Amino acid sequence: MSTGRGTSRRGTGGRGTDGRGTGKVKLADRTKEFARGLTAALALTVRACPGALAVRIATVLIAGIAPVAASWLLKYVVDNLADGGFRTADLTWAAAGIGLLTVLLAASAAVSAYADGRIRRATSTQAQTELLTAVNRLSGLSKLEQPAFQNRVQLGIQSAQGAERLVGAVLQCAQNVLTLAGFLGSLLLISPVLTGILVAAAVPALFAQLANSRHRADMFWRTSSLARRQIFYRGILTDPQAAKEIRLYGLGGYFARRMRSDLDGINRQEEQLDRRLAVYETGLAVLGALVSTGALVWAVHKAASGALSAGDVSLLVAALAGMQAALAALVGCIAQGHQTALMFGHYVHVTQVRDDLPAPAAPVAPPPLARGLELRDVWFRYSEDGPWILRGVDLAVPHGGSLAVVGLNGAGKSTLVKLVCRLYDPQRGSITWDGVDLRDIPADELRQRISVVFQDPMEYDLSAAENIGLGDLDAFDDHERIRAAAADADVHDVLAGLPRGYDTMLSRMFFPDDLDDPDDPGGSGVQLSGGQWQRVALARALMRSGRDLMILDEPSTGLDAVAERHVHDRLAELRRGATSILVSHRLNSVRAADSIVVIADGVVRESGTHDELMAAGGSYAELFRLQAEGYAQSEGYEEAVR
Ligand SMILES: Nc1ncnc2c1ncn2[C@@H]1O[C@H](COP(=O)(O)OP(=O)(O)OP(=O)(O)O)[C@@H](O)[C@H]1O
Repeated sequence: MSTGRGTSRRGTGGRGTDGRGTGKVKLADRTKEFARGLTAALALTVRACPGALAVRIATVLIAGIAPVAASWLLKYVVDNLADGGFRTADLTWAAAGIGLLTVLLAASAAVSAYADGRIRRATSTQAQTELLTAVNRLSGLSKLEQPAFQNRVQLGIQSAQGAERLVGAVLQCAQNVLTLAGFLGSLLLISPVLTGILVAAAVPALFAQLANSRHRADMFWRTSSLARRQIFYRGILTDPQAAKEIRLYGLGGYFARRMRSDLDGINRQEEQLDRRLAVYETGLAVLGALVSTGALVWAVHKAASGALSAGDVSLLVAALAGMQAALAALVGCIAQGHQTALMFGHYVHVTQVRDDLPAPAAPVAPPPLARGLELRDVWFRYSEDGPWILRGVDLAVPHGGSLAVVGLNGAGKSTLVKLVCRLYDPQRGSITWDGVDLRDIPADELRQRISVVFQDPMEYDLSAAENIGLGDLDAFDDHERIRAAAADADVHDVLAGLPRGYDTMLSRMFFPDDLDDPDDPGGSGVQLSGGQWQRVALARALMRSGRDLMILDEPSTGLDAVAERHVHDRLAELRRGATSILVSHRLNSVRAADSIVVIADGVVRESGTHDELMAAGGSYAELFRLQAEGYAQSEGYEEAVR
């Protein structure tokens, strides 16, 4: 589904600015963050696929214990062969035991790969569903408009897909701990000192890897704005909607260069980190090799003097190799788990984000509008450091009355509409619905009572019927109502005439779900014109025409003169007796409203009926005169042409 014109125009915003670069977070907070991420990922896996997790735990036990058991059986075989006083049957059983363990190991590897696949699919689906559900639970827009929150969502989506990596890392750790404990126990029997040296040599590796994983998590956070922005550039470079401007203005190379520059920025930071990692890892690998070589030389020396048996040496060699491998894997998976858990913190943050509109302490279900809507001394700005857009707006829409809102570009008309829909709460003053403050009404219940056409409606990559049916999900399959709404919006003939009628996809991006043959020319969908899209959006809103309040924010933008006339007449009919707010720059279409307000400098500058405002000779009268003059000139031109 496309994000429609709104998103493609708006872009993705700038750098994260919540001042919470993870590099500055204290160790205690980081540990908490790590524990929170880990617990959330494990809980998610238990919710998503408990069966596969149980299978995976069983394979961990097998893979953790089998190598140690096999090396003890090997020691038994080697010692007996060296002594000479053995029973062939015993050695045969021991060898068969080693074989059985090998088979078990191989089988558990295959089963564990299968279980990992199931865990990956289930956790990824579950995590993405939970994350997007959480984002959708935000009833307002302010959180979604914060770049830092967008960064979080982006990293949350990435880390949601990696929940399985975290669980995998934990399981790998458990497996390696088991193997390591077994080999350490074996080595302790041979030489406690040697065991101590081997463990001590692993400690720097562990700390270095933990530091690296922390740096990597920090780096992802630092580069998240760049990462999001390059996705935006990629989007507009491939979006057919953006293609015309991109080509006409020759912007392709410019945006490609900006994308390249963002990618270079990310790569530089990754490169820096990788370089440091390479230096650490080389040093640590050399240290590990030196310790193993020293241990081997020591063991050979001891065996030559008779202090160790041949079986001891074989056990020591197996233990050294097994320990080295288990230690390296353990350190690696701790580091990966650490980094993934830190990243998973973003997912946890988003899924636990609090609603940006405070829930009412004592919610009131909005009654059917009987008295009207009232704004009293409403002040609003989009952010704490932003300018006031509304500075004390007072107005009223009585039940059954129509209010028209006019004003220059940027005056705050659409802002007012968004406040009435409770997409934001005003910072000061109140908006009341039959005397009940909107803050006391659950946003979703309020919106059930409102029908609205926004200035920048969505264009869904769905069929025509679906694009309209979305206006009222309860009537999604009610073809009669969909057609009636389309007729009211003057778009029925256009939609009925499409290759598959109302089932035609209004998109050139996707095929319809029921299409058997993708080569079917009728299945490829169509792209409507701007004015036709506007009418589809209007039809979507008209699916809710029985609601208590109808809001139309520039409903006729892009309509041709015939459609505009038709739509306005029909809307006027529908608005008759219904409570409505109409925002329009076409002053001719607002003159019939019961009341007209002019918004300027954040307040209601003028209000009254058309005749009253014209008689007052203020800015409304001036604007009306300017528009009328424009038409008069056109008429004069037409006459001249005639
Ligand atoms: N989401 C937002 N975040 C920050 N500022 C915003 C946001 N939306 C609008 N604004 C700002 O609020 C002011 C009023 O915008 P609004 O869209 O309400 O004006 P309008 O009267 O509807 O204008 P127009 O006639 O051009 O549609 C503008 O200065 C705009 O930049």
